[in-house]
Amino acid sequence: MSDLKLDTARVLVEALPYIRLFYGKVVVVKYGGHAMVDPALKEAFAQDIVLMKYVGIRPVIVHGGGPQISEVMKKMGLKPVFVEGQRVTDPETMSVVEMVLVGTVNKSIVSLINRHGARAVGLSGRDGDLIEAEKMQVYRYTGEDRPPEIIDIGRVGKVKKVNPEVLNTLMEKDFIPVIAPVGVGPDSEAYNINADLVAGAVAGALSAEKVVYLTDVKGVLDEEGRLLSTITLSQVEYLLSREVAKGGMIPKLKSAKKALSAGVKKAHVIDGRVPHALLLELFTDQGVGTEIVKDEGETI
Ligand SMILES: Nc1ncnc2c1ncn2[C@@H]1O[C@H](COP(=O)(O)OP(=O)(O)O)[C@@H](O)[C@H]1O
Ligand SMILES: CC(=O)N[C@@H](CCC(=O)OP(=O)(O)O)C(=O)O
Repeated sequence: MSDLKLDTARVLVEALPYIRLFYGKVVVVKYGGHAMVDPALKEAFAQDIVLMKYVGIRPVIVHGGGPQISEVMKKMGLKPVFVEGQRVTDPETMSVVEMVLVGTVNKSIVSLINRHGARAVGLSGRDGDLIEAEKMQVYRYTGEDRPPEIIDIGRVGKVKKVNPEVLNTLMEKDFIPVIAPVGVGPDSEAYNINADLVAGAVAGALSAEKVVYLTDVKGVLDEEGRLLSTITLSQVEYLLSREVAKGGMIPKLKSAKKALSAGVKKAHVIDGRVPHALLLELFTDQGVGTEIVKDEGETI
């Protein structure tokens, strides 16, 4: 027998314990806007999701689309503005956000997965009241002994509550839910929510086995830019408070913290630029990227 065939067999055998471990479990995958630009990587992503489904995992996708929203805004003569990593969202911007995320990005991911042989269904947080949102307040430090300044960034929300019934119904029938991060506010109005925050909240509400953030870096990096393979929640606190984690890494770590506190076993930040990063993380001994776990003995 050729070495190549034996290697293939070895790979499958290495995957076996993981397939057994994750059988029937929910894995929430955050698919970032930066990770979805290259056509070959998009194909590899869809293959990974379909393979996960066929070995008995229940994948749930939460997607972003920040770069795609900004591109359409610029074409329309609107200027994208961010405060603390959150897009300032006036009513006009909200229409573009919803149009791009729900109308374009969501549907293209659904088609991509369906073309690879599974059945995906696209939803936004407004469907089935899936994601109840409340307005996010952003504060700016104005100096010692002075009250922080409240900055109004418009229709930006945070997750108040996830109603996962619609997801459970879809998964019961073997559909893969694909969620756009738009929430519904108290008066039925739409809110723009960072997709990382939605992924962590959905994972928590589904008591997922894992939440995996696919992004455009190797994983979580330390002060010197070295990859941190495993970090605990106290290290997450350190990285946030010392501002080692900045910009787009902040909502990922905050979301991972919430997910683990809600009972999710592990969170992973992995490199979406690597083909089949998801399969490598889930089904190989060494994994890729950063895994985030609770501290030893912690029972939260
Ligand atoms: N400590 C850190 N480790 C890794 N990435 C970091 C860190 N601090 C900030 N970042 C930034 O976070 C970015 C990932 O977040 P983001 O741009 O929102 O990606 P996505 O669109 O995939 O969600 C990286 O490209 C990197 O510039
Ligand atoms: C409030 C807020 O900033 N929402 C994000 C939603 C999309 C997103 O999170 O996309 P990525 O994961 O690709 O960054 C935005 O408008 O860009």
